[in-house]
Amino acid sequence: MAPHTEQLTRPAVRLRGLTRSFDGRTVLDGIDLDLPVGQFTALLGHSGSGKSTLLRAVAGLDHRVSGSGRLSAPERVSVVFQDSRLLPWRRVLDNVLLGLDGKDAERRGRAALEEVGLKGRERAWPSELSGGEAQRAALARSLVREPELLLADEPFGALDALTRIKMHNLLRELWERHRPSVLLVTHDVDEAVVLADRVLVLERGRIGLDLVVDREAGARGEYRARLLAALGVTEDIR
Ligand SMILES: Nc1ncnc2c1ncn2[C@@H]1O[C@H](COP(=O)(O)OP(=O)(O)OP(=O)(O)O)[C@@H](O)[C@H]1O
Repeated sequence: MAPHTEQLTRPAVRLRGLTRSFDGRTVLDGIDLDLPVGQFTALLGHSGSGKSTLLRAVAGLDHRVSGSGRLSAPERVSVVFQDSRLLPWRRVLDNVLLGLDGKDAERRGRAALEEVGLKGRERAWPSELSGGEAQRAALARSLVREPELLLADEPFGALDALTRIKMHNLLRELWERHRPSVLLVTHDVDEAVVLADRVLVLERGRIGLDLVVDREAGARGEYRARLLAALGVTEDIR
C-alpha cells in the first residue's frame, strides 16, 4: 500500500491481543479491535466486565497493570471521567488552560468554554458550578487540547436525567464539529444508541458484539433490543 493511502486508512486505535489481568484474574482476554479515525464508538458491558480497564489501557494510564498485546493510539488523547476532576483551587478558565502554553491559549480556552455554554463563567470556582456545568467545563478542558481521540468513562453517569439529555446533545454536537475519534464507556444502552455510530459489548474479556448503528434508519428500538439481549437482560414490564 502506498504510504499516503496507508495513512488515510490507518485506524485511530488498534488493539491486538490486548490482555490485562489483576491478581492472576484475566479481565481483558486478547482483544483485537480497530477504531477508525473520527468514529464515535460506545463500549457497553456489565459492571466489572473491564470497560474502564480497556479505556485506561488505551489512555496509557495503566502502567502497573500486568498484561500483554499491542496497542497503538494517537498522540493527542483527552480523557473525561464521571467526575469533572476540576482543581477546586483554580477558577474555571484556569482549569481549562491547565498545562497549556502559548499566547493563543487563553483565547482558545475562552472559545472552548463558549462552545460548551459556559461563556461568562470563566472566573467561577468549580464549587460554584452544578454537576452538569462541571462536566461542561471538563469537556472544554478536553476540547481545547484538540484531541485526536476523546476517551470518556461514564461522563454523564452522575447527572440527572434531563441534564444527561442536554449533555448528550452537546457531546454529539461537539463531535460533529471537531470529529475526534471517540470511545465512550457507558453502562447505559440508550445512551450508547443515541450517541454512537458503533456499539461494542464487552463480555468475558472479549468484544462479544460489535454493532454498527445506522443513525438514519430509525431502528433504535431494534438496536436496543439486540444490545440488551447481548447483555443478557430481558425487559418484562407489564
Ligand atoms: N487496579 C485494580 N486492581 C485490582 N483489580 C482491578 C483494578 N482495576 C480493575 N480491577 C478489576 O477488574 C475488573 C474490571 O474492572 P473495570 O473497572 O474495568 O470494570 P467496568 O466494566 O469498568 O466496571 P463498572 O461498570 O462497574 O465501572 C473488576 O473486577 C475490578 O475489580
